[in-house]
Amino acid sequence: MTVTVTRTTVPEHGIVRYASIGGLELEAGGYLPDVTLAYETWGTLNADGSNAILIEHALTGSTHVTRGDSDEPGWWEQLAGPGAPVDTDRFFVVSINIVGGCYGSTGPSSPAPDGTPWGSRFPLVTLRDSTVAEARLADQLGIGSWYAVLGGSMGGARALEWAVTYPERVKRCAVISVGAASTAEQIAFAQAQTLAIRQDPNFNGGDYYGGPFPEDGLALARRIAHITYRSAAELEGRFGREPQAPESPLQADCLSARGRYQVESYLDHQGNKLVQRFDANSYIAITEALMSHDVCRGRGTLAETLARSEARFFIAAVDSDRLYFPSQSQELARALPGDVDVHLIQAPIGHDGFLTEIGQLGNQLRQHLLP
Ligand SMILES: CC(=O)SCCNC(=O)CCNC(=O)[C@H](O)C(C)(C)COP(=O)(O)OP(=O)(O)OC[C@H]1O[C@@H](n2cnc3c(N)ncnc32)[C@H](O)[C@@H]1OP(=O)(O)O
Ligand SMILES: N[C@@H](CCO)C(=O)O
Repeated sequence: MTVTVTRTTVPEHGIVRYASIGGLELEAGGYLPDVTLAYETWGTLNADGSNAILIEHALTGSTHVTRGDSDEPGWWEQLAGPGAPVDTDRFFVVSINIVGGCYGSTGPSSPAPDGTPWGSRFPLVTLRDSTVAEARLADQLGIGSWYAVLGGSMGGARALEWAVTYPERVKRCAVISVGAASTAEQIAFAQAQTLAIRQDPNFNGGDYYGGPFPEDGLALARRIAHITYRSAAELEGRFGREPQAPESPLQADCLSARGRYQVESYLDHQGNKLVQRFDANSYIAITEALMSHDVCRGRGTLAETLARSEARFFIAAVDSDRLYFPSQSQELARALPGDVDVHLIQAPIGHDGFLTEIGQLGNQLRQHLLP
């Protein structure tokens, strides 16, 4: 359940369902009572529950992977659907909004036990906590083990956490565009983003619901993030040094009147777009959950940790990704038992290639999902 805030927190597209999964003791020490998980499903679960696939969304994604019975295209529209690599005629596909999110699951804008939004009181939730919550939803849906769990970026980190936390419940695991742990640089980029929000004068320590929304901070956070999602070559080829006509970056009698370069206008657009669809506290909560990503925490070396899993792994990376380097995927693959290749998605775009280069990814993934 969510409360009304200055931004919509529940998507109006898709057929979103809600499940109460009870209270959650959190890894970092907090407690979330009465957790709700929002989810969508496509296809039909077979009698023995053996055809279920979990698709985990990335940082600002929602449960809406593909359109299904709705009119709204999803964020992996070409990857999942009837006849697609994740074939909803064959598989029962589930996608769950992460705890802390703003697409229907319990998050900072949800009511705390006193009936007012959690806001600044929302506890630190790790990716591992979310996995525990999702396992309870799987129980409710009658899914003992997943045919596959897959995702890109934070979705891939969530998939990896599933395979190691519940070895007996994951038969195949696709970890795309993410490594075994958030690196120092990834944490550094993330901190700049969360600080941009926290330093917005409207943020009010996180208790801004009912008042002005910290949109400048959230938009700045998205700009920083978006630069890391694209490659230098893509930005150069697409925008170069072109001005955003009719604005002129080099004609101004004072700094505040300076016109923008195209790339600045593009980033402004990306920032403004996110502000229309995402809650600032959720952005912080989920970003900090991603900072916590370390599949080895409390489990030993990477090889020892991965040896717990019983899954067959599919590892992929975008060759031009400057946020989640292919070398991090290679490190993950090397530590897995057996010979596991890294499928390189060849695309100049950078990290976001896992969302845009569906042709390549789909062909590779289809093979992995064969019986
Ligand atoms: C309710 C929901 O939306 S659910 C959640 C959906 N989103 C997700 O799941 C998150 C994952 N998706 C994404 O991050 C992105 O959508 C991606 C990676 C798939 C695609 O990235 P995009 O940013 O859309 O593509 P791209 O970089 O080409 O940007 C296109 C936009 O930039 C705009 N743009 C391009 N050049 C300029 C410029 N010079 N100045 C201003 N805007 C510009 C385009 O007009 C276009 O605008 P639009 O998206 O409003 O139509
Ligand atoms: N652009 C994507 C990728 C993040 O890894 C998102 O916003 O979720």
